[in-house]
Amino acid sequence: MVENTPTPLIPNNEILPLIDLKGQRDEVSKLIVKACEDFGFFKLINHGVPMDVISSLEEASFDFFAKPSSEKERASLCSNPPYGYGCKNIGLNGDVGEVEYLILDAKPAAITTYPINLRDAVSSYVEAVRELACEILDLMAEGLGAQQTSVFSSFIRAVNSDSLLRLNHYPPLRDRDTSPSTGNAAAATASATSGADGVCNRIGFGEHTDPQILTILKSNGVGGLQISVQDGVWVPVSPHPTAFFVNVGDVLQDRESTSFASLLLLIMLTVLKAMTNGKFLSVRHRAMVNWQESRMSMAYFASPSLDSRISPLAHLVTPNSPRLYRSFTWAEYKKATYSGRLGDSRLNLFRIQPGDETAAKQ
Ligand SMILES: O=C(O)CCC(=O)C(=O)O
Ligand SMILES: [Fe+2]
Repeated sequence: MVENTPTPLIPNNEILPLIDLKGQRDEVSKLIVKACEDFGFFKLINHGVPMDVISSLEEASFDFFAKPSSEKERASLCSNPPYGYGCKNIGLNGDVGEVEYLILDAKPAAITTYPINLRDAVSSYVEAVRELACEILDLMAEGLGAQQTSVFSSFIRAVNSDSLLRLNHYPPLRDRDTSPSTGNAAAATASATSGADGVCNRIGFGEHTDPQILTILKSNGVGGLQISVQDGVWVPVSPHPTAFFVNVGDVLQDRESTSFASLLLLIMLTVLKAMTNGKFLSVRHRAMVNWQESRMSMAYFASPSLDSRISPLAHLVTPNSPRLYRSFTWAEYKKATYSGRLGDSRLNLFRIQPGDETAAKQ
């Protein structure tokens, strides 16, 4: 049984930054840094990832999740944890949600057991989104005044980068049996509490931060994602109304408007918090279930290789901004992530304690 979290909600997401990647480079890099400092989160448009690459993966993912459970489980039998298909159980430590998911290694050669349309779609998508992730990371480095602009993106470009792709499918609650005779009270309550956009008060993917360097997340335009801007206050992330209009031609209106929603990329950062010595925030977020529509989210998690050592950029550590986290390898951080619960704050495990001179110098 998934518990609801009764927390205050800000009714719209106008406060969330929307950044146009085609803007003037200096300006874009400043906006990105500001968004990462203020929210750890922004939406990005005009990013250059081809539409057909996005829609092919979305279609292939829907096809995959429409298969019988036995087939989905069989397809991922050769995968080692955390890769493969999962339903409701998130991680290994008792977290559950109203979601089914598929976790894939972002190295295309690693996904040989999946249907061919999914494999092809994943490899084109990953290639395009990795380039985008590198571009964003270079802009961040520029905005932070780093001497080497590839200081972050070189982690992702490494051949043995541990990046992964996670496909999350949230079936609509109304598809469940709600007849009074079988008495599905939970679904009936969810129907009663859903808003005009169909998002209801049932948790699909519980509150957490993403452990990797940066997440590029794309949803199919159905609401559900929420981010926490202050402790306990949640902001729903819905498609930006103006952006929707900008890209809509009269003839293609319906098709294009749905696709455009998928072009809002949501960037979330955690390890960058350590690399920026706490200057960037890592955003807490969660996904709610929709009452009427299937929601799909496709999250690319840009990660370093397992042996990469994470430490802050030297110029961000100053007498006024002393070092916050000891250095750690991505393998150490990943282990801490998988041994905890979804909502745990893992970066604190690496926080330098007062008087710990050795850690502060590592
Ligand atoms: O489905 C979403 O919008 C969020 C998914 C998510 O946070 C994740 O996969 O880490
Ligand atoms: Fe997440």
